[in-house]
Amino acid sequence: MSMYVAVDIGASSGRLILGTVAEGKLKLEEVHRFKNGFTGENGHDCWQIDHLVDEILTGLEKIKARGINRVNLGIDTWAVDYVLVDEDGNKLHDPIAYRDSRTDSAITSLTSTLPKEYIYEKTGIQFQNFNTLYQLYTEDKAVLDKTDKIMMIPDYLGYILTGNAVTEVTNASTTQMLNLRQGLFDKDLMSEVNVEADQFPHLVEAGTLLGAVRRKWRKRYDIPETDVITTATHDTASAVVGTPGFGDNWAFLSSGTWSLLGAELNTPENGLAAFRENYTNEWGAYGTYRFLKNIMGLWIIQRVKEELNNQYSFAELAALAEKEESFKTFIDVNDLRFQNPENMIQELQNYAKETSQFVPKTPGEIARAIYDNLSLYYADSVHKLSTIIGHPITTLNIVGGGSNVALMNQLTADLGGVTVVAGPSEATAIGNIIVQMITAGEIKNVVAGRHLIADSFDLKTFEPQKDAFTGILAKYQKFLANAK
Ligand SMILES: Nc1ncnc2c1ncn2[C@@H]1O[C@H](COP(=O)(O)OP(=O)(O)OP(=O)(O)O)[C@@H](O)[C@H]1O
Ligand SMILES: C[C@H](O)[C@H](O)[C@@H](O)C(=O)CO
Ligand SMILES: [Mg+2]
Repeated sequence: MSMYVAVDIGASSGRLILGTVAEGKLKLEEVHRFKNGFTGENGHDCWQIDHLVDEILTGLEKIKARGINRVNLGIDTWAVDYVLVDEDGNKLHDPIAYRDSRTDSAITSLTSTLPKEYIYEKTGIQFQNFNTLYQLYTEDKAVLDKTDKIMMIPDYLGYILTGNAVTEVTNASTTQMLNLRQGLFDKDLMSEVNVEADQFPHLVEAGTLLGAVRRKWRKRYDIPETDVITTATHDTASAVVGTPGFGDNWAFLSSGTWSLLGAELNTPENGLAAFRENYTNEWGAYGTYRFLKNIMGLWIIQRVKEELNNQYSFAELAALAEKEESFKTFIDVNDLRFQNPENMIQELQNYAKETSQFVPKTPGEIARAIYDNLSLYYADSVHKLSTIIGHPITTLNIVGGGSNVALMNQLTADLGGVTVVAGPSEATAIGNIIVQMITAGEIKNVVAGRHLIADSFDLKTFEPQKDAFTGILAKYQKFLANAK
């Protein structure tokens, strides 16, 4: 019986989860959890990448301490960010975080010479100012000259552990530099940002064997024999694999720091409607496409929780929100002002004042405003998604930490008129493990993996309550249209 370790590192937290199949069910155990986050370094927001390597090895030590001497391991993280590696294989500096202000005006500048339509036709990827394309566009040319390899975060972590460098396609697609038709890095976009073809390691599909963790680490840390498999290294790609959706009329909502709402397609959809609504075609595992929209997500409540000095847990904030009246304030949660403001509570209150609405003040009122408007945005996005892909969506599978918020699950079901199936909250780690199990030949494919997930975890269903909040979504859609 093989043991699988998912290293799942999100923007807010990381974890090592041990998975194995027993009595026909996937059994998970979180063996190590650690905080993640960026810190100021040389005038930029940077990730502490060496700390992440140490946390992975510390987690493996805990596994060894349980008497487990051999594991498979897959690493998934957030998207778009990268490490610049010199000819000696050493990082030039800590990776700069995607919320750093250096790319605030990069899209405007780059697309003044390269039209957005041209880029979207090639890549089908959404315009987010932090995409790798725009980060590289802002890089100092002298720094790029010293760069031998550009490694995406999970690929870099795999490289440090095994010595082998690859670029896994699900995360590579988030760069907005992969050409949909060629299946390769697009030469025109590469030259636009002064990057040469061989500066990215070769592309591999999710599920590719990367190699064994190097002896040097086994001498410094008491860890099991570990074979690293390049899983679906973009955390959202792993989350989609780990989402127990079936048939043709389901959509996913990976609800964590970001809310990623979309559908799994077999061919990309990069037409005019998708372009206008800024939907993206991130590559999925096994030749699929994750046609989705980035929604600001629980980042907003994460910042509010910190600004309240963490005196409330997320569960307590959700409970406080339950007690409040609904829909007292409309907010365009995807407004860029919420991407990384100095003070999120202040930003939310200023927004309410500027739009002549009720100003939420208490923790419960603020949390309610956030959950109400995320739910409204989800409902609107489900309708837009269904229109663009041309078929109805009857079920929305909500996974990730946000699936614990019953208030949002019910509001989204009511407002969207869809059945919400909530869970598993650790879908990302589960999907990471499913890909490893497919590579190891322990399960046949993703569909078999999703049936195993449905049989193994407690999923909660939220049916839309008839006539609940009639007209509210239409009012919100009008508010959004006027807010643009
Ligand atoms: N019991 C709970 N009640 C309310 N909210 C919760 C609960 N548990 C988790 N959350 C929400 O889930 C979020 C974390 O989700 P998740 O663990 O999927 O994110 P992550 O993996 O750490 O980060 P990323 O989204 O970058 O991958 C928290 O910020 C919080 O808002
Ligand atoms: C920038 C984000 O990481 C990315 O858009 C999102 O897909 C993600 O990775 C959420 O964890
Ligand atoms: Mg996550």
